[in-house]
Amino acid sequence: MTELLTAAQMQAIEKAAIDSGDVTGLELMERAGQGVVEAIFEEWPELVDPAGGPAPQTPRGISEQKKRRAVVLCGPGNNGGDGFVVARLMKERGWEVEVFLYGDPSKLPPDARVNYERWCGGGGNVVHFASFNPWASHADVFMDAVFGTGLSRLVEKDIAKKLGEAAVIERFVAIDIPSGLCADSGKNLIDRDVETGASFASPASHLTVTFQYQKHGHRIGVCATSCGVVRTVDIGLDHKQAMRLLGRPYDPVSRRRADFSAIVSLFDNRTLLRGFSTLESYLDKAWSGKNGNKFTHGHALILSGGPGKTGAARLAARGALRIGAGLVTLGVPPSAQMEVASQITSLMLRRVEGGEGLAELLSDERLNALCLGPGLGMDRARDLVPVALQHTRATVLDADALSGFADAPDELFGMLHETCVLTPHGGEFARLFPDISEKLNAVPTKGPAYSKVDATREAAKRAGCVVLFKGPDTVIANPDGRCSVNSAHYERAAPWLATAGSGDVLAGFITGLLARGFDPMQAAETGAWLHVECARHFGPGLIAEDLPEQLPAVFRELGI
Ligand SMILES: NC(=O)C1=CN([C@@H]2O[C@H](COP(=O)(O)OP(=O)(O)OC[C@H]3O[C@@H](n4cnc5c(N)ncnc54)[C@H](O)[C@@H]3O)[C@@H](O)[C@H]2O)[C@@H](O)CC1
Ligand SMILES: Nc1ncnc2c1ncn2[C@@H]1O[C@H](COP(=O)(O)OP(=O)(O)O)[C@@H](O)[C@H]1O
Ligand SMILES: [K+]
Repeated sequence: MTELLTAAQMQAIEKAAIDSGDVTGLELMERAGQGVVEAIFEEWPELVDPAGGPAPQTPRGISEQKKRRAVVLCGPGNNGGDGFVVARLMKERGWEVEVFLYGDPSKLPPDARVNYERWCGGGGNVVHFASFNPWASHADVFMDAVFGTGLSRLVEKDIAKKLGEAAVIERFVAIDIPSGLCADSGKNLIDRDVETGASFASPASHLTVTFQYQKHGHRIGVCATSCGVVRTVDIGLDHKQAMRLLGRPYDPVSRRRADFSAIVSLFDNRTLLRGFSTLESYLDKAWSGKNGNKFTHGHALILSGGPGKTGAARLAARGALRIGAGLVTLGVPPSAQMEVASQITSLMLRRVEGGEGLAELLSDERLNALCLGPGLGMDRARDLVPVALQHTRATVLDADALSGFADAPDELFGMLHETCVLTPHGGEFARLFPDISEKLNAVPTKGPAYSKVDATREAAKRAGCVVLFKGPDTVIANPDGRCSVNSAHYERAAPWLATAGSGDVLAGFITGLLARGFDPMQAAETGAWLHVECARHFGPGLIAEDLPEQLPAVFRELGI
């Protein structure tokens, strides 16, 4: 897994490494600057030659070599210090470098001050930021080292405006994080226009180079769509020590790190494959025909709504079946029986009129995973959800099963148990957790701002079960503190996943994995990750029906 840290966690690790005497702050800063320079040349190999190729022919026909040029925008903290290192290293490579400083050099923190002096001592010039005019400034690369993880107040709009304008023009590199964005929440911390109240566009870079660990902001909020490409460079901090410090001790018996953790993880294919070794063992046992039969693969029950509303449940059912549930039954009201029967083949169908009918069906203990919500209808949700929850089967609640309790969320929380998974999108989340949603959506006035990670964790604690808060930055939290982000950004971007019914398929994926015996957190994480993989596998033009059909190929590519 890949750890995502908060600014405070990163600062704590750096401080501990420095306090231990293993490394100095200056060395870390040097490595950070070095890492930025290397990342730039990896991203744009054409920049490696400092001469920059022949300049346009002069009137006499003699071509002149033109030097490459960098503009480095430094701020008042250690992020600015990184900028001075980069400026020096680029100059040493033969580049022409111009530095603008926002802030008073005499107030720079010690390491940044040393690098400021090294830059000046080497003949470098520093111009006040006020003189920076992005439109008059030509450069092959602009470096944004104005604010990093220490951003604590709203950024003046004049600075933000200039950064935004520079970013439009050339290769724009954010050091650590685009200045003005909060490393914890990924929110825009740029001052509003006092007259209109409008916020300024957040700064956007083509390349963001961060150090050792990505921060939450690189994967959530507007920041995740503003970093361009993110490169994480190693600055030599000891990983084991860092994890120990942050409360994820290594367990020598299980040879795994404790799961109870303040650390958020970025769900990735390594995590998935570890989880899938569980499923793989099922597959080995069952699909090779040794021990398994369809009942050992679990039996999922998806409750459908009435006539004209059955599509959502059918999508979920198809998802549950494709992901590996042995049997999937659709529970339909009698009025929709014909409609559903004419549409399905490998799925089974049972009549479920109301709560009593559901209770009777659930007397069959083999039904081990339930899904309620997609297309269910509010009244039917209010009727069926309490019965489903009384039977304490692994249960996914989505859509109407969440919105149906908008007037009485506590009533729902009182019934939930620890094998439930709630899968709200932003609107459903606001209906169930209005106070949390309000905090999340409030315009921030300082950093670090309350984040989607904070909100999902708080919601999971309150609900007492796993909450998966959807979006391109899907956050999944367990009441025990585990939390991960399923990020559909950068190389995993799949904006075409925002299509009607794709959430229903996700609910089905999770239900199918629960039927297979995944624990709720693992089912939610794995389902969400595969959901994005399916979207990426299909590409633009995707409709929800296509998603489950990608699973066989995605499994094959993963070697599962
Ligand atoms: N601590 C370390 O040893 C290392 C730090 N590194 C760099 O240091 C950065 C963190 O440095 P800092 O903690 O000094 O923080 P920053 O450099 O991000 O910014 C903090 C400074 O900006 C000021 N400030 C905050 N918000 C402001 C606003 N809205 N308007 C005007 N001024 C504002 C603060 O008063 C403070 O002076 C990281 O992002 C990274 O780039 C790297 O060099 C790696 C090593
Ligand atoms: N920009 C995006 N990139 C990737 N995934 C997205 C994006 N926007 C939404 N999604 C995903 O698409 C799905 C939409 O689900 P939902 O909002 O419940 O829609 P529906 O109710 O139509 O099924 C969720 O899994 C969500 O995480
Ligand atoms: K920055």
